Amino acid sequence: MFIQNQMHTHINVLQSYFMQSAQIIKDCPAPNYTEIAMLGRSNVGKSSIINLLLNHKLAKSSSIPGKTKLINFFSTTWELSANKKDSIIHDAVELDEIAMHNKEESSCTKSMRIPLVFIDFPGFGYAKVSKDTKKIWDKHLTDFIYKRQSIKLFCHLIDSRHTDLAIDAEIERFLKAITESRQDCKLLQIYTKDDKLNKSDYHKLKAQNKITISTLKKTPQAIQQLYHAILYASLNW
Ligand SMILES: Nc1nc2c(ncn2[C@@H]2O[C@H](COP(=O)(O)OP(=O)(O)OP(=O)(O)O)[C@@H](O)[C@H]2O)c(=O)[nH]1
Ligand SMILES: [Mg+2]
Repeated sequence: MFIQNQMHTHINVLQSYFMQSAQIIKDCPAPNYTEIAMLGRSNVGKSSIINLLLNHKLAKSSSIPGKTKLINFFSTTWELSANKKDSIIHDAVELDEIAMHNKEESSCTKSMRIPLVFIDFPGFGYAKVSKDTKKIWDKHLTDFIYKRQSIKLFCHLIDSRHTDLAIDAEIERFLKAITESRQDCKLLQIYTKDDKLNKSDYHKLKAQNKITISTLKKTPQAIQQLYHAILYASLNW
C-alpha cells in the first residue's frame, strides 16, 4: 500500500464509538483491526487526544491525574480522500475503496475507508493507589502491551513543556524494546499541550521536526498533520 503525495490527501473521521473497557487481556475485544495505543504519564493528555482523533468526546478526561483507570477501546472509521489530479491511491489490501466523481471540478476523487481502534491507557507513574494495587496494575498493563500483537502503533505522549523527564525516558526505553523486537509495529512521539509553550520553545520543537498538538487551540492543518502521521505509521505506509 502506498500513497503518492500525502499532502494532497485529506482524512475525515466518519464514525466513532466506545467499544469496551478491560483490566486484563482476556476481557479485551477480538484483535481484528489495526490498533493504536496512547501511552504516557498521567495527565499528559492521552484521553483528550483520543477525543480529537475520534472527533467526539468519548474518552473521559480530567484535570485530576489518574482519571483513566482501565484499558479503554474505541472504534473509528477514517476516510482518506485524494484528488486524482494531485495524487494516486494504490490499494493493495482489504480496505474498502470507493471511487466518486466530482462533477463540479470535473476530476475524479478516490477515497478509502479505514477501520482503526484507539486504546486509551491509564497513565504511567500514577501513584495515588496503594503499592499492591499499583504492582498488579502495572503488571497487567505491561503484559497487555507486550502480548497485544494487533497494536501496530505506540504513541508516546510527552508534555511539550517538560521534555526531559525521567519517566518519559523510562517509557521510551520500554516501548523501544517492544518495537525493536517486533518488526510489525512502530513508535511515534507526540508532544502535547503546545498551546502552553512560548513562541521560542514552540519553534525549537518544530525545528526538530517534532509532532506537536494542542487539543484546546488546534488548527485544521495541525489536526490533519497528526491524523496523517498516525495513519501512515500505523499502516506502515
Ligand atoms: N492547555 C491544554 N490542556 C490540555 C491539552 N490536552 C489536555 N489538556 C488538559 O490536561 C488535563 C489532562 O488531560 P487528560 O486527557 O485527561 O490526560 P490523561 O493523560 O488522559 O490523564 P490520565 O487519564 O489521568 O492518565 C485535562 O484538564 C485536559 O483538559 C492541551 O492540548 N492543552
Ligand atoms: Mg486519561
